[in-house]
Amino acid sequence: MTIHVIKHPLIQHKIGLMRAADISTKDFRELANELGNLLTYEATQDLELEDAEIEGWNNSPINVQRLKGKKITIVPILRAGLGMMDGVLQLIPSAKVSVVGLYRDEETLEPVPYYEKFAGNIDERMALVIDPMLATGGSMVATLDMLKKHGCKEIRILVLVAAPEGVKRVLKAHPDVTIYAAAQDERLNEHGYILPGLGDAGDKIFGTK
Ligand SMILES: O=P(O)(O)OC[C@H]1O[C@H](OP(=O)(O)OP(=O)(O)O)[C@H](O)[C@@H]1O
Ligand SMILES: O=c1cc[nH]c(=O)[nH]1
Ligand SMILES: [Mg+2]
Repeated sequence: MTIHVIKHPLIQHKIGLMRAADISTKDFRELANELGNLLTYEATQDLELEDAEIEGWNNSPINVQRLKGKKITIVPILRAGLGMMDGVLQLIPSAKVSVVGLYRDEETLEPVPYYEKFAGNIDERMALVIDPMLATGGSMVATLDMLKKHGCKEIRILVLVAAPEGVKRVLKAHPDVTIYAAAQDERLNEHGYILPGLGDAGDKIFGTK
């Protein structure tokens, strides 16, 4: 479908903070989760509601609205996707989690799969795929291929920073998905890193460099 770059001031402020060269692991982690939370709020704006009657505080029935049983699975792409997961789960605490393990080969930039474990009845669930970085798009396309192979029909993608090259590749391979991003940056460098970008998000979240 399309990409929505969310211009909300809190989102723009927080993604700006994440770009600082000297950001600590603690701050990077906290901001990744906060942005995961805010992007979830945006990406779930159109979830269906239903009317319900409950007993109110003074023992009389009142009419309320509640989510219409939409089943959701959150799909973090290992490792870096885990860095957004707590923020997403704060808003959708009963969501099932499906995990996809992929790393990008540094030479070819192609995704190398090493793990997958999907929630039950995934064909009945809306998938929210989370990964801070959408660079060449290889990891995301591989994840969407896996989800669709398991019958998943409705997929939304939450990323912190997207490169135009990756957005184009994902929407070409999977035109039915919607991408929600805090930023769409300028381009990829010769090593497949996003410019200006965030650097290596996995390393920053896990403190491995
Ligand atoms: O769009 P692509 O070109 O595929 O690149 C994006 C992928 O690269 C990063 O993961 P990485 O492979 O570094 O693994 P990690 O999360 O374990 O650090 C990032 O978190 C994405 O999953
Ligand atoms: O810019 C990039 C590209 C891929 N993976 C990252 O962590 N950062
Ligand atoms: Mg990854």
